[in-house]
Amino acid sequence: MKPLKIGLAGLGTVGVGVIRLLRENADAITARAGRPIEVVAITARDRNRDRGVDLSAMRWHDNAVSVANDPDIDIAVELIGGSEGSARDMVEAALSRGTPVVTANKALVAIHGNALNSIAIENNTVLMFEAAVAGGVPAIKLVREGLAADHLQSVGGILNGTCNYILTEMRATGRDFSDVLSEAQQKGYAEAEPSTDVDGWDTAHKLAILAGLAFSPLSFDTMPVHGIRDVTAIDLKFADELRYRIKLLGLARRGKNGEVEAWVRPCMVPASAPIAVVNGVFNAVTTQGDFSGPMTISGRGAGEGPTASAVVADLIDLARGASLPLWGTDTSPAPKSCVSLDTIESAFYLRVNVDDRSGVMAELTSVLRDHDVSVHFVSQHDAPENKAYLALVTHRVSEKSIRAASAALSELTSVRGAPLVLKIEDFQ
Ligand SMILES: NC(=O)C1=CN([C@@H]2O[C@H](COP(=O)(O)OP(=O)(O)OC[C@H]3O[C@@H](n4cnc5c(N)ncnc54)[C@H](OP(=O)(O)O)[C@@H]3O)[C@@H](O)[C@H]2O)C=CC1
Ligand SMILES: N[C@@H](CCO)C(=O)O
Repeated sequence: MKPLKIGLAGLGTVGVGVIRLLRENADAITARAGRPIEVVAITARDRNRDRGVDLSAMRWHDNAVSVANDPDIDIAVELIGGSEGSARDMVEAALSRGTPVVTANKALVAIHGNALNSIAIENNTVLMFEAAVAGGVPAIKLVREGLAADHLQSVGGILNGTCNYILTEMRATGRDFSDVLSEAQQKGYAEAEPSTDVDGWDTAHKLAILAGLAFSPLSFDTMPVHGIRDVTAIDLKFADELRYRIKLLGLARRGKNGEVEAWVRPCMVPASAPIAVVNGVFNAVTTQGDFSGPMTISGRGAGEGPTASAVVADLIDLARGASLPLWGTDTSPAPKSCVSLDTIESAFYLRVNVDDRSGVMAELTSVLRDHDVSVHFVSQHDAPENKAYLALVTHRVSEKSIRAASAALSELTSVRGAPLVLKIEDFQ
């Protein structure tokens, strides 16, 4: 059996994981792929670094484009990262030669997926990216293959393990965001530069890919993205009392006229929702289909083993002869803008820090009345120095109204700091 020959760029967490997995599970992989899969060419930044695996039988290249141009490889695997630079150059070079590409690079696929798909189609080849969304969870296969027959109404979920870990710890320990983030960084669970994760961009990349498959390619710059920095310990306490959990969600919905609503933000989800029990570093992907109904799958969204498992699954598919274009058509549809949040209606949670004295509630409710925000429920916790935390749950209102009301509340002398607005997402 002629082996399938792989050129691999990037020998970090995932790259080394791929080499280990191909070796440790070689017999099963050969049987499932119909032929052996062998890494024959490699590159990284530092040729001399000990990677903990034997690389002596592989050809070293000085850069990633040179791996892509190696005439002896059947598939190029890009595991460098980043939407520009060497990663993009390598993927474009390989696709332009008609060589299939497997990548775990969500930033690259989210931002340039449509253009890369065009290059792949022109050259009669494919771009595969199972590992780019939710690591070891087969999210791409779920949407592109398992649910291929259905019309999905929504797709998304908990797509960032770092944020889910931080929110889970905040709830379990009552500690604030910055405290839990510092500890996660010390333990190596969170990056030293945490912005991509905690400000929602990693989730946004993954959501753009899922929404592109389920609905239509999205113009990434038009997606509203908000991370978890403003969520405090008191919000998790209120959430528990209201029988909700706070999760960073990336969610995309099909509108009535084909428009796509897609956003990333912390939301209140009912404690009984399948996604509410997905804790720690775990990810979850949730869909709602006309025929398939609601579905949620969860698992490890990162790490050497889970991510390598998804990369090698793509290699096995290619060995078996898979050749599905990125968006399942033979053309690349033009990217669509996401609809403005102003047009969305929902119930909201509103937390306001106030002076605890008579008349304050009347001031607050008059602002809400003036913005046509109707209140369903109110709760209060005392805070030090004659202050109080107030949590209000609204009836369904437009997002435009609740944002305007929140801005007006922050102008009141009795209100301390900016109120927090969280969408209540009931997945309906
Ligand atoms: N880690 C995870 O759990 C997950 C990662 N991913 C994605 O997988 C990809 C790889 O991630 P990960 O393995 O964690 O990253 P690492 O930072 O661990 O590894 C990156 C590798 O790329 C090499 N590299 C960097 N720049 C270049 C360059 N210009 N040319 C050639 N090689 C270069 C590095 O070389 P050197 O080692 O010599 O410095 C290193 O080996 C990313 O796109 C990431 O988003 C997706 C899901 C989960
Ligand atoms: N940084 C990501 C893992 C890679 O996708 C996370 O925290 O989930």
